[in-house]
Amino acid sequence: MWNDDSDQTDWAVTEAGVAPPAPRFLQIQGLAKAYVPARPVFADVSFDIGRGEFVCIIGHSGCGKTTILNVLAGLDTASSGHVFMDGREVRGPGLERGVVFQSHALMPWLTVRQNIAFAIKSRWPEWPAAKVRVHVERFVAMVGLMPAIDKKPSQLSGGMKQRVGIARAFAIQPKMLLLDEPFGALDALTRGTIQEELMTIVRETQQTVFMITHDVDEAILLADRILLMHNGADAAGGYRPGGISEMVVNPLPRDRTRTTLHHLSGYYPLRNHIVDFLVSRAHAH
Ligand SMILES: Nc1ncnc2c1ncn2[C@@H]1O[C@H](COP(=O)(O)OP(=O)(O)OP(=O)(O)O)[C@@H](O)[C@H]1O
Repeated sequence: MWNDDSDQTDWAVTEAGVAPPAPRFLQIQGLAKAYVPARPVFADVSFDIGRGEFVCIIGHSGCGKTTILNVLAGLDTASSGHVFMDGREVRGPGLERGVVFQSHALMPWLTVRQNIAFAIKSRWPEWPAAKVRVHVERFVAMVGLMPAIDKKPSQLSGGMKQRVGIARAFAIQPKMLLLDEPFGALDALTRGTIQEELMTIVRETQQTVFMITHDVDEAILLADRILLMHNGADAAGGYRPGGISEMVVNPLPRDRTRTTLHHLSGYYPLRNHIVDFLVSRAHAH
């Protein structure tokens, strides 16, 4: 569990059994990105993410999902609009946001232990070596990689490397985890295992997550809410930029698992709604 009390979610159920509304931890206001001024990739993108919430974004290739994630990470700038995290405007990258990309960006000359220790030492330069070691091992154990802790990335499978990336992102205890198709390159079996690991860790740590995926079932399994994003396109009235069409609330119980998901009532209507969007509305206006 997290040590940092300031990062804890307020999503506890009250004595009356009613969950209070999640605070507006991340606020995205009127975001637009244009490489060609007359044809912005997307415009008017506004949404909030509550503390401890897991939000997925789904849309066809090129609609701008990675661009939005990069703006949230502070790795890219928007043409207009604002991003606030915990009341402060995001103006550049920071260790309070952990990013995991599809290609696990590990340093090939360092072992798993050293890769994660490097991130921890950047975050807490004052920590003594023994404290760093305990912290590294805690997060390596969390993703089940203790047997491989002293191996280099070249000695690991793709799934193992991706777990190292996830452990590293968690180890710096970010206020927000940003995941860009983190399981995209994995085979179905490994993907399923890591999805469940991620779900367990996120639930235990009440981590706030924004994740891009192309996999509808992955979004339904993991997300509390799913943003459906349409592409920019030429329409009868002229060019219409891409944007968020809908924010779908996942009504399924939070203790859902991969194996029970498709038995839950509400699963098929939700899945059909998202697939219908992708098939018939994500490109049309
Ligand atoms: N540096 C750039 N210069 C010009 N156009 C760019 C640049 N970077 C991205 N784009 C364009 O912006 C659009 C959005 O790209 P982005 O990668 O955000 O989409 P995406 O929804 O994440 O796509 P995918 O699902 O394929 O990863 C694309 O049409 C892309 O070609």
